[in-house]
Amino acid sequence: MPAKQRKIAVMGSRSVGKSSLAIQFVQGQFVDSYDPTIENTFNKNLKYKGQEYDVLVVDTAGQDEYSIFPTQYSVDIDGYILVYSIDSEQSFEVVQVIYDKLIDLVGNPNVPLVLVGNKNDLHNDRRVTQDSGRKLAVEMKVVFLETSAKDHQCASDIFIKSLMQIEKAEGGTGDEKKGCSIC
Ligand SMILES: Nc1nc2c(ncn2[C@@H]2O[C@H](COP(=O)(O)OP(=O)(O)OP(=O)(O)O)[C@@H](O)[C@H]2O)c(=O)[nH]1
Repeated sequence: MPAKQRKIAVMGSRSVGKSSLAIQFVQGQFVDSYDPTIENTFNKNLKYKGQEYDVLVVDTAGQDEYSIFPTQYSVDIDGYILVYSIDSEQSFEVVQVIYDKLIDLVGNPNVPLVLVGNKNDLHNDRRVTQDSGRKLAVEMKVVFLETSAKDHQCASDIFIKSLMQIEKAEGGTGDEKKGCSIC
């Protein structure tokens, strides 16, 4: 079976950990320093459930509620990962704004999407409850995960979930695990 090419865009506010999640998934390391992204792409080949995937991760620039949705991310993307940080209410509001703009532009409310509450290792700084994340995911009808980019398995799970959402949208079986999981 040939490898399936998949393009996944990671979007969200500034500094929520988009690059850190992508780097943890692709390179298996956590980057402590902060270097704002303009746009980066990463390539990763992996095998899941007997299928080879050639994944292109598009790590996008941080947005705020007033940013115009970059139209290049409304075409030619198979799946989206929307990231907020559990220590920032503002980043949680921004994912909702990005979601609305995205659905508007893509014109498909069932676009493969995973909602991620990152930095869940920062217990004492939590500002967004797991319940709020879960509720938003139910409203959006998407998969929800809370994670930490410090954990390779957590970061990988996000991308696997995204691949499975894409499979499902294409008529495949997708993942048997639904709803929310906490890393
Ligand atoms: N404690 C903790 N820190 C994190 C986590 N993920 C990212 N960080 C830190 O948060 C800061 C920002 O991370 P980035 O990955 O650069 O964030 P980004 O969303 O790509 O930022 P922009 O490029 O500005 O959009 C860095 O100092 C990271 O080390 C996490 O899960 N836990």
